[in-house]
Amino acid sequence: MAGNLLVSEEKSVSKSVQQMSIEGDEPPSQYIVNGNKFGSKDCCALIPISTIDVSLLSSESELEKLRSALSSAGCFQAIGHGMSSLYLDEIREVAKQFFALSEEEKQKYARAVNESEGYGNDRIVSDKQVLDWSYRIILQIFPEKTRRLSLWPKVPTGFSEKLEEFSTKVKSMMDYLLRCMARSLNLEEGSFLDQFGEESLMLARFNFYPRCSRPDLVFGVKPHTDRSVITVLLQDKEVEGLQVLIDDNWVNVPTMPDALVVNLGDQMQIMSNGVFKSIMHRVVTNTKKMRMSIAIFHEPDPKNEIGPVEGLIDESRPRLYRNIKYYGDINYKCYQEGKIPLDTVKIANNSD
Ligand SMILES: O=C(O)CCC(=O)C(=O)O
Ligand SMILES: [Fe+2]
Repeated sequence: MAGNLLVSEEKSVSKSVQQMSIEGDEPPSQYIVNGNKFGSKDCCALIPISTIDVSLLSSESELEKLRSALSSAGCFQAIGHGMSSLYLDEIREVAKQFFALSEEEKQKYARAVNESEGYGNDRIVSDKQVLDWSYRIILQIFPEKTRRLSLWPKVPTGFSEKLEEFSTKVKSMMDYLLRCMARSLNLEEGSFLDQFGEESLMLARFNFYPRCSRPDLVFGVKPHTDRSVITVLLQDKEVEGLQVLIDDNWVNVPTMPDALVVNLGDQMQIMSNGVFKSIMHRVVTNTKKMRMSIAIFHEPDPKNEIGPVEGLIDESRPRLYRNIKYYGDINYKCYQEGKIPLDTVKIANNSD
């Protein structure tokens, strides 16, 4: 879909997803997925998603399971991560309480026009954009000095403390996983982590998917890969909706109350020279139940140059990607233009 008309000024819709779901409206054309543009809505139940016990990753067999899951699918359900199900419920609860506030209250944290941080709906950047049936609050957590605390909800009380605590725990789990990933490929432990630099970015995205009268026509989130190196996702405890693309089949990621879903993003595919996969995923909605999720994204300091680890480049696996800085900006620009971001950093001729 090259040739999209780009608009510099953000556009608005006449009625928000929030209003439409309350009033039971059918999704208007801007939300409707035309034909096969994003692939089939069918979902295959037969391919299982790997479960990895993080506490066992010092063993060779669990490490091999990790390597295999990440090189075939790019995702897994993490258990044994040290966060109890009671604790994960508390995190879900503050998010739920925030979304249950009145619209007027939530609007106090509204994102500004042409910005992504804060509460709101899709930022509309192109006339041809298909909009997602969801709304969200996005908050940058690290580096600490970049926090825009005026956008951090004051209600429910404890939201900020819980978010800070949860993301710090998730960050140490991610750092540990990044070391394990390097070990699983017989690399120095810091091969991936050292590319993050002093000021790595961590962003939280609280997603809310209201009921939809025609889930067959829309997506909660359209198919995409994350721009991060690694994403950790706390899924809704009961309501499914996340699907991942494995071997050209859309596969449901089942809800597991104690598990955190780990998805690899584009920057890991670059750093691992294509050995580990950035997982394509999407979210479907339903007529009966709202769904919620909390995604934590971790990526290198954008000023840092990242690229394929030397130990993963050889004659049988030539360098697939060039070294780059500011991948987030590249990713966003491609998204606007309907291009696949990873394609733009790929080396066309693999002979060097
Ligand atoms: O809601 C989910 O399960 C996934 C959300 C997601 O993919 C994202 O926020 O990037
Ligand atoms: Fe995602």
